[in-house]
Amino acid sequence: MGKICYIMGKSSSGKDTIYKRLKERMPQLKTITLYTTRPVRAGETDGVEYYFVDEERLAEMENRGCVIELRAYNTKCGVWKYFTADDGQIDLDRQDYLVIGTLQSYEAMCKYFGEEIMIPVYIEVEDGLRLYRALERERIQDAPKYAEMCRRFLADQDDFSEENLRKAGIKKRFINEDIEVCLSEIQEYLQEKMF
Ligand SMILES: Nc1ncnc2c1ncn2[C@@H]1O[C@H](COP(=O)(O)OP(=O)(O)OP(=O)(O)O)[C@@H](O)[C@H]1O
Repeated sequence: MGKICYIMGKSSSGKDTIYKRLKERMPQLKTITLYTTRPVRAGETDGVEYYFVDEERLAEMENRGCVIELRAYNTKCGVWKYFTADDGQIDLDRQDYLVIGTLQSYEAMCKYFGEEIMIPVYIEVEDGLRLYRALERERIQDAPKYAEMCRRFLADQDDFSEENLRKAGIKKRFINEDIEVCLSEIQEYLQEKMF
């Protein structure tokens, strides 16, 4: 039976960086394309970054029971939903997968597929350093959104509280101080868990 390696962590913990680097290091892990109801942006292609669908299509998929997990965000442009669907992309008889998500989506995946096939990879960075990296990343944007950066920093304190981590059964933590050390630790751990 295949496994789903699930990358999680607070904002600016380095999830995205680690996800991209792990994909290169472990090309045998397949990735999953999420769905979204947000409008397609310039340069994006349907089926590459996301599958872009409307509310009607989402409702139809929900009725068929193939929405595994869904997150809704109240943005300035309305409510945007992101979701994972059981649409044939995930074939655990043949493949292992690499997925990035939230603690809530991890729990929903555990419920849907069973905890035994999930391998949680929780990335941690000391708060001061994490905030510093968040600020550095924001400062080089064309239009830095510092308030949003702070909102996410604070929201993650609650979302990834020690109590929530305990409830989700997250025990192991990977410290992302030195990216190369962190990547090697994760790769070794995943190889051990998968084979
Ligand atoms: N080990 C590291 N050392 C130095 N900088 C790092 C390290 N890991 C990640 N970074 C940098 O920290 C910033 C945040 O990383 P990244 O965008 O991967 O985090 P994230 O967890 O995906 O954040 P978010 O959830 O907010 O999108 C980026 O600018 C990235 O280049």
